[in-house]
Amino acid sequence: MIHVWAPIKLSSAKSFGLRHSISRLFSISYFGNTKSKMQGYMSPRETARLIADTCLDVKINMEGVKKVANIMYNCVKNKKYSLQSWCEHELNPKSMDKAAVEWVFVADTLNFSFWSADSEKCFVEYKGKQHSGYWSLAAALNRALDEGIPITDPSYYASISREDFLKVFRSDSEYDMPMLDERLEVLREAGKVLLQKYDGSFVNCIRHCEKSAQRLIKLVVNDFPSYRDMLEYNGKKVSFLKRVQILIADVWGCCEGQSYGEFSDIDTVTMFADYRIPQALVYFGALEYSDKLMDYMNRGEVMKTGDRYENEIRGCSIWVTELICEETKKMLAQDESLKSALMNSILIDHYLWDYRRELAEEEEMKKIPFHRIRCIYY
Ligand SMILES: Nc1nc2c(c(CN[C@H]3C=C[C@H](O)[C@@H]3O)cn2[C@@H]2O[C@H](COP(=O)(O)O)[C@@H](O)[C@H]2O)c(=O)[nH]1
Repeated sequence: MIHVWAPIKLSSAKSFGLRHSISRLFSISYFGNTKSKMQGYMSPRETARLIADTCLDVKINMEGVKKVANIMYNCVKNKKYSLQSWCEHELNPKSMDKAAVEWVFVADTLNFSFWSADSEKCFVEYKGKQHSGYWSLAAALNRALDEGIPITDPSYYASISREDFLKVFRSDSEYDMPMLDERLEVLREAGKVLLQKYDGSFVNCIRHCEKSAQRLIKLVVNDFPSYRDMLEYNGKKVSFLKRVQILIADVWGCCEGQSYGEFSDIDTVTMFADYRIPQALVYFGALEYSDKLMDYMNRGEVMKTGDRYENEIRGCSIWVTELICEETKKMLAQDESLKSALMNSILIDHYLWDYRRELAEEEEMKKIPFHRIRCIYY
């Protein structure tokens, strides 16, 4: 098996981290791929436990864990947050069919790195509302579809021109969505794989996996290089797999756990290690940063893929969400009427993400820095 590294020429001087991410992206195995790309790598849950046990600048606070668990318990008790919440987002597709799954696949293939300086935000206007961050991506997809552009059809986006791509993801502010070059490459690559191997539909990837989320994770990591959110860390092969796990969670959510979204092992999916959930976890006191790390982040330093700080934040975020999930399940089990209620790390993640979004302008939340990094993995 020969690896051909075909790093793309980056449009401007980018950090090593980005070049590293892109070169990881284009390692192409020419003589087929008999061995799983994940072979020898720790799962995100094992990775999280290892990092939580060995980290230096991030701490888990069990008081905060119990606080969030109590919030999640009350969400279930008062029917405030559930699997149905996914479809309630105005920009998320509601058809629960193949078209919705294809939409989710494109959205999560491009679901990374939206942060920018507050004064340099990309906005996409859709149906009279301005959307920023991740929602600017969702709005751009819906705007394109309304304009008759088949942006969720792999036979279109596998060979989309740069001009057409930039039209689809055009900003309605003077600032572009970050990493447009990388998004174009990643989208074309994903479309080509779907055409070459899965008859042009992500639904066929799902069909290959017999309702197993873990099998689908392996299939996506094997065949779609941009999803390989994995690295060597302190001599260990670790994985966070943020985008492939959120892809599966969003298919689960958009189909409300039925049809294409039915996975027998969905509870094995961990929280998605992005740069927003850690803010919410610190806000609730479930995670604590050392003064040194807090100072570093408050200076707005940009991290590089693989930095110790980055991995400690991502690993502890996953692990503390697992602990929150366990605590929540214990509380539900003590309540006769709720003991069989659905609870998993996905619901906790989505709740915390939405909560952080809602409080984005609130002083207490704004005081908590997020870790800045440019990469295609989250
Ligand atoms: N852990 C986690 N990370 C998530 C999401 C989502 C969107 N999912 C929503 C859609 C339907 C569901 O109901 C979810 O609520 C985006 N991101 C990540 O956040 C970052 C962007 O943030 P901001 O700059 O504020 O827009 C970026 O890394 C992006 O990859 C999530 O759910 N969980």
